[in-house]
Order: sequence, then C-alpha cells, then structure tokens
Amino acid sequence: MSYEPNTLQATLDTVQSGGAILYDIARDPGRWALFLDIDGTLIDIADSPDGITVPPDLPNTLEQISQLLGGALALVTGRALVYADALFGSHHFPIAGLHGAERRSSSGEVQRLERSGDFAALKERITDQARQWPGVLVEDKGLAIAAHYRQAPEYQQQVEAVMTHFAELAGPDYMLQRGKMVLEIRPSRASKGEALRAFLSEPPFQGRIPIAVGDDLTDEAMFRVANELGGHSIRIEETAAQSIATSALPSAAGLRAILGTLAQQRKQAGKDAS
Ligand SMILES: O=P(O)(O)OC[C@H]1O[C@H](O[C@H]2O[C@H](CO)[C@@H](O)[C@H](O)[C@H]2O)[C@H](O)[C@@H](O)[C@@H]1O
Ligand SMILES: [Mg+2]
Repeated sequence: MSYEPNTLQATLDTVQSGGAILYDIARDPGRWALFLDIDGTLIDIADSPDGITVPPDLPNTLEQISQLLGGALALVTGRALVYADALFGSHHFPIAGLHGAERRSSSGEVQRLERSGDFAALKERITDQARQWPGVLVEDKGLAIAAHYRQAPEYQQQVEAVMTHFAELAGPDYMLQRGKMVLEIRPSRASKGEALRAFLSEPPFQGRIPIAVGDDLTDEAMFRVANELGGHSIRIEETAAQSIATSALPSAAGLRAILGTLAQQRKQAGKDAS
C-alpha cells in the first residue's frame, strides 16, 4: 500500500499514540477502563467464524490486565455472548455480545434484549437462500444472523441485496450491520456504544476514563462514546480506514504485544513486592 507523505505522517502519529495510550495504563491504572473488541482486535481474522485461534497466552494476559485495572476490563463483541465467553476458558470477563444486545456485568448479571417478531422464520429464509451461494456461511447467533462471504466474495452483491431486503422485512427492531466480509441482521435497539455507557454506570468501571479498541464499523459506536466522555478510541487497521477513532494500531498482533508487555510488567511488580 502507498501513502501520500502527509497521510503517512498522520498514520504514523495515530499509530504511535495508540501504543502510548495503552502503555500509559500502567502509570495510573485506577484512572482507566478498557473496552476490547474481539475479532480483528484481540484475535486475527480467519477464513470462517469458527476458524479463529485464540493465542494460548491471551486469556492470562487479559486476566493480568483486568487485575491491574481493578476489574475494569470488558469485552465488547458482535459474537454471541456465550460463544465469545467460551473463547477465554475459565476467565469470565464482563462482556457485551451481539453488538450490545446482550451484556454480562461485572457482578455476573446478564441482560438480553427480548426477541421480537417472527425472527426464526426469517432466519430460515436466509439460511435457505444462502444454500444457493456455495461458500457463503450463515452464522445463527440467536438474536442475530450473519451471512459471511469471505470464502465466496463473488456473491458479495447478492448477499448485500438479499440481506438488505430481509433487514427491511424484519422491521424497525432490527437493522443491517455491515462488517468485514459479512452482512448481519441484528437488534437495532442496542449498540456497542450503549454497552460501553452501561458498563461505565456500574462499578468497577464507574468514574474511570474509557479506552475503546476495535477494528470494524460496529466499533465506531463505542469510539463515539469514548470520545464524548473524554476517553480514547483506538482503531486496529491493517490498511487506512475511515474512522472517528483518535488513534490507531496496525494489527491485532501489535495490540497483543502491548497487552503482553503490560501483563509482564504487572507480574514482575507482583514478584518485586513479595
Ligand atoms: O465485534 P467483533 O468481536 O469483532 O465480532 C465481529 C464479527 O466477528 C466475526 O466475523 C468476523 O471474523 C471472522 C473470523 O475471523 C471472519 O471470518 C469474518 O469474515 C469476520 O466478519 C463473527 O463471526 C461475527 O459474528 C461477529 O459479528
Ligand atoms: Mg472486530
């Protein structure tokens, strides 16, 4: 990829600021609350929803950072809550799933939007339709359904047209969510931004400054809220993307390296203190 000189400088500046913000957590951990997207942010993008690999040290790294932050670390994902939670084994972090339509607070209480309309029938129609597109994967997430064309990009336009049509049929309680090589129909009365606000209204997040890290269109809602509340927003971008995020990092691997360093520092501080 090539950049104009000014664009390159701006990109380098935002990338540097993304790293600096995260390293700053260690200086005053009581100040910050960290909100992390999963796919494309903590975990590398794979060919299919189930093809992802969770790096073996990631759950412990997140646990260390969560402890450093007094528990003020939450996962905010488009995945179903139960699926995303299982990725981290025995660690159960506060988490928002389905772009905010379901949420488990720090106290363990789970809130979910109610199902509305005959969504089951609509999901069947989408699944039937997708059988005509070899390689397009349908991911049924309960209150949401996604059609992934990563393995069959030739169907992008058809998937887009059909999912747009079905999102209209689903009515105002649902919306079309665009993402990385995916079109999804999901509840409209939720967003990652609202999930972030909800976490921040409760301990241990209350009174802290948010740092939101994400990689995709759905994350713009949490970037907006983090920016509004005087916090930071960091976009993971392999290639330059339009975003309201105020900072950037070049890859999920880069983010994991920073989080790994923070976790190591915390472990070392624990050893030095004992
Ligand atoms: O909000 P996130 O945690 O980033 O979740 C967003 C969506 O991620 C998954 O799809 C994406 O990742 C897949 C695995 O790498 C990839 O194959 C797909 O092309 C991406 O769109 C997940 O399957 C969706 O349910 C999430 O909404
Ligand atoms: Mg993502």
